[in-house]
Amino acid sequence: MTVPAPSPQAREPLRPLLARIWREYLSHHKPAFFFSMLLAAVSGGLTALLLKFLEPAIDLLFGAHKGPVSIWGVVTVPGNMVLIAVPLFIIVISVIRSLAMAGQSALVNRLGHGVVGDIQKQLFSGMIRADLSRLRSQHSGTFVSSVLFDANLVREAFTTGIVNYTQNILMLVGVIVAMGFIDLPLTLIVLLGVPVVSWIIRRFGKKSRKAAHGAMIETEALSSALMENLDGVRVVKIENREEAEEANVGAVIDRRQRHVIKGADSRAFSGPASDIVAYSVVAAVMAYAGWSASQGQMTVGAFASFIGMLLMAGQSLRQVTNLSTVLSEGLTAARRLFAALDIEPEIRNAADAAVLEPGPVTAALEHVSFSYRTGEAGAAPALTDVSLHVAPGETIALVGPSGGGKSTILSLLPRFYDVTEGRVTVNGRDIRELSLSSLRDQIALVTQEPFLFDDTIAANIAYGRRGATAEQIVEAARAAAAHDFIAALPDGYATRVGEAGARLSGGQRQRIAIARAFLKDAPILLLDEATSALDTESEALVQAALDRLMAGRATLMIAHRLSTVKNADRIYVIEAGRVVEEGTHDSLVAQGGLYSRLARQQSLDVDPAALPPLVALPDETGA
Ligand SMILES: Nc1ncnc2c1ncn2[C@@H]1O[C@H](COP(=O)(O)OP(=O)(O)OP(=O)(O)O)[C@@H](O)[C@H]1O
Repeated sequence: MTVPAPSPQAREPLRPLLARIWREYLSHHKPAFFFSMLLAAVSGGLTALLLKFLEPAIDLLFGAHKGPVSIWGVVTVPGNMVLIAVPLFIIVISVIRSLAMAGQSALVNRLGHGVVGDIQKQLFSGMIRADLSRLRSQHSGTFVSSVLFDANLVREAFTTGIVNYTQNILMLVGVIVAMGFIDLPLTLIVLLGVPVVSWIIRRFGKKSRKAAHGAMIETEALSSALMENLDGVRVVKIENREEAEEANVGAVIDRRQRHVIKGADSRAFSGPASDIVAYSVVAAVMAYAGWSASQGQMTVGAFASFIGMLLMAGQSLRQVTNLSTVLSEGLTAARRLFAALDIEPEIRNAADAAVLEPGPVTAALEHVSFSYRTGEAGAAPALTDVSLHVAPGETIALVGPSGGGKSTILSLLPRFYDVTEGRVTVNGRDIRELSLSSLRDQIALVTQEPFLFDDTIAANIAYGRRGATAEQIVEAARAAAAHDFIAALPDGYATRVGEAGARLSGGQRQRIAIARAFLKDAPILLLDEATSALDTESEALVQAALDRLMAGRATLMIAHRLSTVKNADRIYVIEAGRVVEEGTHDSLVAQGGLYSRLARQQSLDVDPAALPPLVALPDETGA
């Protein structure tokens, strides 16, 4: 998944971003969200109440009471019950407060992880539907890091973060109001510290945003490096590059760590920085309160309660400062996620797309030109004015030097890419007018290195045909000459293939892929060097299976070994993106052009006298 890093200049304004997070993720969980806010408010309010209660509690406990006493004019307690009533009240309130806090945490966790799940599903669905050109242009590690890390940062910020933020802000407001009731001038002194703290919050927020951005880029690099090393582990081993790779990945880890530490530092320093302000305020309050008490204007209870509240306010402020860095990390992650999610695939169904009905198909490329990098000046087109066609029951072969454009031609039929000029048709209709799924339903693809999923052999064969019966799967495997080796496996068709088909030989994997194509029974068959990775024995088996598969279908095959294309109905010789020769094996050999030279290089049955002098192909010499 492309996660383009937003440049600091091109930042989306905050408000629409927050609105979108609300709309797309949180608004689906409104009741849970608001209830957790309510619980946050309750626990915040009760904390303020507990602290406010310190004032009468201390005054009552330290005073001598003969008659009944009134607490805030709300309850009246007999003098001899004060010692029981005060602690009891504290216990009851703190139990309710703790229940509210626990309920809030439980709700927020559910909410948060629900949001992560939603984001991860969206990201995956964006990836699996993305244009091939986009997926090819980025490393899969980028996608992995987005799904695993960015989504969690958004959760932390927008569920835990927002609810805790609200809770602490409410607590702050509650405590400040309560303080105001105890002593207004003292509270005003306290409020002088607020602008200083908000400056600290902003300053550290900026730092942590920068660190979060850097950490995300390096997390992406780390995922890419890990995946690359796993994919290329054989090359690493054979070239003895373990140490070099350790150093490379180590460097990425170090860079990432530096950013993570910077972010953690800004979190770690922002709290103590606000503490300094908070304790300076406490000191000022102490001085004022001492003076006020000496004037007989403040009781011990009021003073203790005020200091308790002040410390609580300091703690909440510290939390708010910390949360602001969590929020800024979440915002950075959300920006990247949205940038990735907002890319619409270019290859999609037309509004009035028609359905391609099953049945025999004639496919054609009509004056097709194609460039992988449209819009890039000077980029050479991969195909120029290519026309070819294949009718039901026919086999056409694409041959020619490497890089000529053969695979590109095959990619255009299932609309992995759209042509730049000309058109690709099936039964005379431009494929862009057909629904993608109905088009792809009619095409089977067998590649040089077939991809098998980490699932059972049966599931791999049935991958393209949901609901296939066991009999149909076995029948397809028989046709693909795969049944015998599958049946000989300890678990037969239920054998798990292992990651990327690692537990099967190349020929066996290829025959499973052919069985998959048999089962799909599509009228168009694309063979991309389906036998070239095999040894002679496997090739004979696979070739026989392919011959059976090709019968009656419109087949386009790419082959480097010309022996496999001798029987094709037409051979197209592709060089530098153009069809340079076209005909049957015999007619092309007789023409004495590129094909005949290739044939001679491959020692095919060609009369040397009929050939022009051998000219080295630029491609083969590497010139
Ligand atoms: N995803 C891609 N993005 C950009 N350019 C590409 C891409 N795939 C192929 N090309 C370029 O398009 C041209 C044709 O490549 P293509 O793979 O179709 O050739 P080919 O004839 O199949 O080669 P080979 O026989 O080696 O498989 C080459 O110049 C190649 O570099």
